[in-house]
Amino acid sequence: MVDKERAARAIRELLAAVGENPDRPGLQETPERVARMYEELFAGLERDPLEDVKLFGEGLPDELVVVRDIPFYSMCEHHLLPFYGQAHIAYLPRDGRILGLSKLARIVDTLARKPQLQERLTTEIADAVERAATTRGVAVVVVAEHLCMTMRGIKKPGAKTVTSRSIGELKTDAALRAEAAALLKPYTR
Ligand SMILES: Nc1nc2c(ncn2[C@@H]2O[C@H](COP(=O)(O)OP(=O)(O)OP(=O)(O)O)[C@@H](O)[C@H]2O)c(=O)[nH]1
Ligand SMILES: [Zn+2]
Repeated sequence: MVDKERAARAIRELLAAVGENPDRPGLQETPERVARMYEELFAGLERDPLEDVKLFGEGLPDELVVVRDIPFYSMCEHHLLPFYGQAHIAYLPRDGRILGLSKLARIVDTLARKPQLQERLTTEIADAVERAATTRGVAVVVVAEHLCMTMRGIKKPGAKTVTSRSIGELKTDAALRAEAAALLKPYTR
């Protein structure tokens, strides 16, 4: 739970520290506003990524399911600047149990909304999908741009970071791994 009063006090202090006057008209409401914003951006800190997850036992064959181009916005934990892009998820159901498709995007949202690293986000998404569905395998690719690399520091706008995590049969079975890679590849540039 974000302590909004404490966050607002900190933002006020930060404004003073950078040489601003937190009492000038344009900034008077900023600390409370930013505190509310953090409550939204960090809502994933107190949410279970698997709440609401629904499984359907349709008795269908276990074939790969891919949900691609799931947009997300997260905050890099080193600079508290946004990194954002798309997550692509492939999973192989077990015993015909399939996940509600929107739940995959909900998992991404929850895990993105906290101070994060792209690599950890990628791994946490794969683990959550695996736990949600007890799948035979999961492969996740995340492609993102980090504002801490574009608007400051090394300043390389357009540089994209691609991270991946495979577990279960999508890691160990060469044929399945290749099939998942082929389905994900066109979308991960
Ligand atoms: N592996 C990884 N690194 C990240 C992520 N987000 C930001 N970083 C990096 O975290 C590093 C922090 O490096 P530091 O040297 O402590 O910070 P800095 O002096 O601001 O570094 P520069 O960005 O190079 O100016 C930088 O290289 C960032 O690019 C991420 O999601 N994953
Ligand atoms: Zn950063």
